[in-house]
Amino acid sequence: MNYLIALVVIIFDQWTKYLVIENMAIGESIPIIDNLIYLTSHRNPGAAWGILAGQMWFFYIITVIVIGIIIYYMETYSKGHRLLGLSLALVLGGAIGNFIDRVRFQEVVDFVDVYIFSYDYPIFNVADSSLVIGVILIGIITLLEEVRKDKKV
Ligand SMILES: CCC[C@@H]1OC(=O)[C@@H](C)C[C@H](C)CCCCC(=O)CCC[C@@H](CC)/C=C/C=C(\COC)CC[C@@H](O)[C@@H](O)C[C@H](O)CNC1=O
Repeated sequence: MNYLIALVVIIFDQWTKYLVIENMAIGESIPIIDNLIYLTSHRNPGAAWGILAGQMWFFYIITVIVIGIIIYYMETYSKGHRLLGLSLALVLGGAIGNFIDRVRFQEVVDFVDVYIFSYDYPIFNVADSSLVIGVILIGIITLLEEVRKDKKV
């Protein structure tokens, strides 16, 4: 079931990136909500904020490690823990989504351009969103488990 969620994330990520590649020139920006959300066709050869641009082998290795860890946790800890399974699936889908871009183009397609209090947040994509939501959810679950353990003591 969780692998299905990851697959849906990957398909939605790749479909949105395909639409951006097919319909927008790089650098082209379409306002969705003025001063808030824009669709901007962007490419990033690096990770968040463009760090380590071009270091594809590093990204391949890190991503394969991330995918390995996620699958291990999905097979061991997420049995019977639905929210953890969902969170891991979101991270898995996001990691694979960007991995596909890196293998195909040696860069990642980004298009979600938001301005948070007039700060132009780095342009990201569906895979990034899925990764960040998954990571945050795992953090919350881990925190709640700790609190529950402390209460039992
Ligand atoms: C989301 C992780 C980035 C994603 O990692 C991946 O692929 C993983 C699976 C593989 C990486 C090689 C390893 C992770 C490096 C860690 C990292 O980077 C620190 C992240 C912190 C995080 C706090 C939680 C910020 C988040 C930022 C952004 C996303 O905000 C929604 C801005 C995204 C834009 O800079 C956009 O251009 C990025 C481009 O799409 C390529 N994306 C990646 O490299």
